[in-house]
Amino acid sequence: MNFNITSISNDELEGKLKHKIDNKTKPKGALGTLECIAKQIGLIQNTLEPSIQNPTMIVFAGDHGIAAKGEVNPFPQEVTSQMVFNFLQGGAAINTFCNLNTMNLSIVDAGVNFDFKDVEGLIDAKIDYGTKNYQEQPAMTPQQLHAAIERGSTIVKEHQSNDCNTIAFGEMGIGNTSAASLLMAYYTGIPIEDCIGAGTGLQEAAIQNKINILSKVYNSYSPKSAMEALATFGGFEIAMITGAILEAAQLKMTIIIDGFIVTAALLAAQAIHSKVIDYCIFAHNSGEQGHQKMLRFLDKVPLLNLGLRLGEGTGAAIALPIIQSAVSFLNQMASFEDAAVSDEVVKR
Ligand SMILES: Cc1cc2ncn([C@H]3O[C@H](COP(=O)(O)O)[C@@H](O)[C@H]3O)c2cc1C
Ligand SMILES: O=C(O)c1cccnc1
Repeated sequence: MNFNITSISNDELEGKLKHKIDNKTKPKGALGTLECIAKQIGLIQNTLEPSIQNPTMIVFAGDHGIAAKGEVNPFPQEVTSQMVFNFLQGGAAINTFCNLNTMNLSIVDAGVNFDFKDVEGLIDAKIDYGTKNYQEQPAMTPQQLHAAIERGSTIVKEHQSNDCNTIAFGEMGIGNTSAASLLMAYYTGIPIEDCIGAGTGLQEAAIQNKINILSKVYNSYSPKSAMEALATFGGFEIAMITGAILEAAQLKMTIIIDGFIVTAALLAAQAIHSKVIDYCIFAHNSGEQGHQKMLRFLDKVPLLNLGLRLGEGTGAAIALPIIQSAVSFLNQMASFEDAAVSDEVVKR
């Protein structure tokens, strides 16, 4: 479980990237955030000519013990397995955006409460048929947590060995905004009640009930480590994404971070290995209220603010063309010398 993740910081290369960007035929800084992304990806890939190869979205699905009772989630637990079939049939939002942006899409059973047998196209990484209900006991055992991290890591390694250097993660798991809120409170220190939101559409009174239930859960545990917190609150899909993020950073891949749930997995990864953040680009600001606070905690500004509150990796898939735009201007745009354009600023 040892990941070797190095900082991307490199003053010499950063200076050269800045020089290359500043010499493009445009006023200095005129490509705004694209310039920051171009520099970041150059540093990640340790080159002045980065590329985006086989961009891939991996959606991890898993069920949550607490969701069987329907107290914190408006939709029933069965929707998780039903949505897995929808992903496999190409009918979900994430299918549409991946098709549109030519992003490979893999669907993983991390721990859904359904026996898929050998259904075609689904990667079987099942840890169990859903986590335990943390109202009664920790969501998973330490062994299950290790297995989840290991499987997330292995799946990323396979994609990287197939020439993928840019990766994003999505999730499906009814009840997983509750797990993400509990993890957020632990890793950020923000009071639990400020980490909880509407999820898939709870109304005011139901949100208050979710706050009461999850505050009681949060106060009944005192995890001693980042790993113990992840095992306590789960879920399998979140832990697998944590392993996947750690592996992707170790392999120096560019990681596009989606919404509230994926950022909770990143908070766990960052608590395990702080340098992981260097490899991340933040796609969007989710409509789930806690997400803004997570981004503020991480001191990151996301690319988009579209009010998406879906998950599945949708925000990350939508952000891909922006990231590709950054790499394409760095590689293809002419410099002042190439195009014989004067770069002198007229002084009046
Ligand atoms: C039809 C449907 C499709 C979804 N796709 C993603 N989610 C999102 O909603 C769930 C989390 O919200 P909560 O904690 O309130 O259950 C996750 O599965 C998440 O991916 C969906 C939810 C539904 C109902
Ligand atoms: O931002 C997310 O990831 C999100 C928000 C609400 C419901 N499901 C996911």
